[in-house]
Amino acid sequence: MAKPISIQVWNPSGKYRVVSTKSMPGDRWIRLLTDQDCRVEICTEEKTILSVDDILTLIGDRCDGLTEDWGEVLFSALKRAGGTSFSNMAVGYNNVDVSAANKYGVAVGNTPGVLTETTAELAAALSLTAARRIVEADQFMRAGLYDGWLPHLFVGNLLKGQTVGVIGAGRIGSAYARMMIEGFKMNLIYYDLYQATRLEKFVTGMLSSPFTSYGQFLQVNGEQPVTWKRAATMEDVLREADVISLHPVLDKTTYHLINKERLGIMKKEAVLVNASRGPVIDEAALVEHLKANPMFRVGLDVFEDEPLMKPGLSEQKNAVVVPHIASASKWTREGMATLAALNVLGTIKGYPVLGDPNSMDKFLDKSSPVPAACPSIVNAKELGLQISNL
Ligand SMILES: NC(=O)C1=CN([C@@H]2O[C@H](COP(=O)(O)OP(=O)(O)OC[C@H]3O[C@@H](n4cnc5c(N)ncnc54)[C@H](O)[C@@H]3O)[C@@H](O)[C@H]2O)C=CC1
Ligand SMILES: O=C(O)C(=O)CO
Repeated sequence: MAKPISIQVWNPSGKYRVVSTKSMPGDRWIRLLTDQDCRVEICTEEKTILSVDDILTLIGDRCDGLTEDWGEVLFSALKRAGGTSFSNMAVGYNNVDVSAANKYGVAVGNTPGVLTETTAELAAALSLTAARRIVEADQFMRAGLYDGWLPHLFVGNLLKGQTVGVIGAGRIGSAYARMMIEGFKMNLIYYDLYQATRLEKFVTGMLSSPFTSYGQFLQVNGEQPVTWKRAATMEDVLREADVISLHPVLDKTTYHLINKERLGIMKKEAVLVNASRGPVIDEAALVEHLKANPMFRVGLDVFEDEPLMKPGLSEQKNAVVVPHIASASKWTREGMATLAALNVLGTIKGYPVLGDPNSMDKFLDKSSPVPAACPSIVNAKELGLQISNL
């Protein structure tokens, strides 16, 4: 007999049953569902990660849509319960076996765009925190060890005029690059499978122009213009950059992208930031590199065996570590909840899927009616769902 799971229920008599494995910030997402005749069940269990059995219990024998870690067992159970819709409250969906969802005809939603700046800001914060040894200095003060200014006390890295490297110059990687260029007048080198044309134009204006849009601004103000470079190989970024931030998706091409060999070609005093997914870095190799190179620093928001860190990482003073909070701003998390709910609602209602995952604003604007569409369904094409050109 399955152990009962504690839940909070909204609109108990709703026609459609929607289950959320986590309480999510804000209440707009709940109202959007209950206003459309949904019964909303929110899991209120204390533990952070639910077991498969917990989720099977939550699904029960009739369910229309929900959010968590997903494959054959859960999608088949969701399907048996009459479910047609699932949404990640995240833009990354490496935790979802989309082929299993396709097999059972379940739409897989995600939440792109709403978290771009929030995540990029955290990556920029980790860059600065690591470069200037802020956590070490804070702990030093709190330990009562400060007894006056010293020339060598917590000396770190200057960012201005240095080179920022981005691996994965998509939405978040490009937003991060712009922040580091604008904020610290850094020169950019990036590596991606695709050309980041918009990012390049931000730095240098029209590609044929000898001046740069931002660089031109600097130049007319008597400052050194910033530059960009698209690296032919990832190694070029690792070799040339002083600060490197990782923003690729996690898939088989990016698993352990940063390994012992690639750590070895980075500058001895470089800063490496990861706010993408933990397995993009071989974390055991990183721990050894941090031990052997005390001037090399990292800022990590994600970890290979999350929620655990590899042995030795937490002892490293040249590592700044935070618990997967890159998208944790109030506005963003409420927006992610709204998009996840609208993905589920839209599928239940048979709405078309928005064709452009970079235009989520129309779903987030509280002053205008919510479009009758699904914000982002990653397997829309495979399921033959109608695409909307809203
Ligand atoms: N720590 C956190 O809380 C958050 C983490 N993320 C992670 O960040 C990732 C990126 O999010 P977005 O920027 O919105 O996605 P995006 O799809 O806009 O950008 C990903 C970029 O990675 C590039 N890429 C893919 N394979 C590559 C490879 N082998 N080498 C180099 N580049 C490669 C793609 O071409 C694309 O430009 C998400 O998939 C997610 O895993 C996103 C939000 C919050
Ligand atoms: O959006 C994502 O991919 C996350 O990791 C959660 O913010």
